[in-house]
Amino acid sequence: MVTSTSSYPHATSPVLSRITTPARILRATPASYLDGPSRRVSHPPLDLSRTTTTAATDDRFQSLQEQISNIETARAADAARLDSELAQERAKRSDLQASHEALSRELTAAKSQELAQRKELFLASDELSAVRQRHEREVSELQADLRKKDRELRELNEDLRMYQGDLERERETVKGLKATIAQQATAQLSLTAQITAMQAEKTAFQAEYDRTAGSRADLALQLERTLRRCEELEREAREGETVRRKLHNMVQELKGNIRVFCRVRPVLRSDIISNAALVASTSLVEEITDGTASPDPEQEAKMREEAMAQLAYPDRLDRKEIVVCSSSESATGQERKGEWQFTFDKVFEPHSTQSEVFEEISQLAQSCTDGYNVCVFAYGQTGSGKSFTMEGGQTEATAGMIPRAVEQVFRVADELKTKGWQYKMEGQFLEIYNETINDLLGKGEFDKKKHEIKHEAKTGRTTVTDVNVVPLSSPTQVRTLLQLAQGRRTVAATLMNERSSRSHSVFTLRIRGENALTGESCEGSLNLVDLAGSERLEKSGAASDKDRLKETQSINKSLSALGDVIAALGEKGEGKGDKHIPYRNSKLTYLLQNSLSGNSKTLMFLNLSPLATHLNESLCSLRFATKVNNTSIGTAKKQTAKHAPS
Ligand SMILES: Nc1ncnc2c1ncn2[C@@H]1O[C@H](COP(=O)(O)OP(=O)(O)OP(=O)(O)O)[C@@H](O)[C@H]1O
Repeated sequence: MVTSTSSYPHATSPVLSRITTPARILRATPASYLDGPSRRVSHPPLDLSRTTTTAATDDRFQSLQEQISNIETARAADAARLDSELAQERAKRSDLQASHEALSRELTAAKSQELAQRKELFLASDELSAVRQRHEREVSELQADLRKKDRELRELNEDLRMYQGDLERERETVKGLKATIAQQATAQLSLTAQITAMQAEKTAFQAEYDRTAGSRADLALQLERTLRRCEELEREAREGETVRRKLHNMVQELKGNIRVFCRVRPVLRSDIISNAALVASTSLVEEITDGTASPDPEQEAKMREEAMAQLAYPDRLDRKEIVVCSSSESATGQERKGEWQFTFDKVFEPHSTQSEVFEEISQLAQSCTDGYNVCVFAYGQTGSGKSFTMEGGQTEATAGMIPRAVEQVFRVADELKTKGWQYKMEGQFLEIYNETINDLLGKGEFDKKKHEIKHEAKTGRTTVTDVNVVPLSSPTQVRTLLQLAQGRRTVAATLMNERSSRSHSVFTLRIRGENALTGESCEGSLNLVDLAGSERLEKSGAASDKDRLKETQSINKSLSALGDVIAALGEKGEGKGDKHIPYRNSKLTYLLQNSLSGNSKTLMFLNLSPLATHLNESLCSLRFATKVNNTSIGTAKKQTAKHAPS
């Protein structure tokens, strides 16, 4: 191979260095020689001594020329030698190139051979790995097979052990059975003896039974007769119930007037405390209120006594009377005593429960399934227990008249299904606040719609425009609706009751029934009204508050309109001609027109506070209720129709 240094041998060759040395000399020498004469030409002074110097210089020049020709000769010899050396070098180089090419060819051949061998090697290694994989697969299959065989062997060993155990047990059992058979054989012998004795006994009993069979047939006959009598009595009882219902309705119809139930609520703990605040030491009251002290039972009984009005219930049998007593001091210091007796259809004492009260009105509530318009309203001053009576508390025991009446109507409607009656019920819940009707079952926060009351002369049905009338399917649904409505009621604080309701609420359940068997149909309604507090203006503490004043004035207006309507109905009932009934004087009376007129059954709850401080209000309420109770508004009429049975 020829390297780059060997391609240029002259650069470092001793031949070249020998050539360059005289050349250098040559370049230096003529230059210095030329420099010398030129300087001498421009500056030297022309004198005689100069002639000698020129001859010496010529000699020197000549010797130099000789030297140059010598050098030239040597140089030519060198050049010839160099040429031959160069030719040799070139020959060497071409040899080297030839051998390089031969080697390159050999290398290429060796490379392609190596490539071929590598390919063969790859193929061989692929084949080897395939063989190896096949071998591994076969080995693992053999191992799995071996494991399976091991497992089977273990299982077989297990089975063998189990069968050996079973065999042992069976042997034991057989041994036991053999012993039992031996015992049984002995027992069988004694049983056979017993059977023989019992058969003898049975023969004796059979003889006895044959003797009593005759009297048993007599007893069966008697039993059959008694059962028949029972059935007859049950039928009579059912018929009696129907007659009783009819008579009950007749009694109600004949009675004709608005019935009044008076209910006195119990004294509450809060009543005792607020009364004590008025009459007893304020420090004690404060301590009781903030929980730092509690009165002992004797003290509490005394405080209760002081808070209570003097109310008596002399009629223990029929529970129809209430007597109010009062004693006060006159201006002259003399004791002034007063006693007022009132009689109503029923008087409920403070301890009366919701279910006791409902028992008295349940028949009335039921009448609406027979096609009557029924109206129950609660009247009384704020805090006297109207809402408690009508709506009641959250528990089963404290549920008021509305949920109980609704439940009763649903129950009766369900029972009447067996007699072919199918009922559809719907409900609405309205509030009259400041002589405006609000839909308590409406959607938004507050009802902004204007509602109008309409009476259908033909059907006697009362409707209110733009209110939600909800189809009712279960008492639970009604309870949910009542809760929804309760949340929307307008509640404002007054001095009388911290959660005082300042509006009238009217819940209406309309029920339509059809009897596919008899072709009858009927339509009734149940109106349950919780009136706003009836207290007079100065008591409500409203006089100083403009809004409260307006509320109280509208409440009083509608309640006195109610009184006027009842009075007018009374006069009409006494046969005083075509007396005008001022239903339109208030929204309340106009809404209840069809439930107050002679076509309906009306009941008023007079709710009374038991407190001495409310005695004057209670007397006003009692007088109003007496007027109502003495009013005869005619006979209730059932709204029925007869159509062809489907
Ligand atoms: N029979 C009762 N048994 C127990 N608590 C009663 C009874 N009657 C009323 N209360 C209680 O007396 C308080 C006042 O009753 P309620 O709110 O029903 O009076 P109201 O006449 O409806 O008053 P308002 O006119 O403000 O609605 C309530 O705390 C209520 O729970």
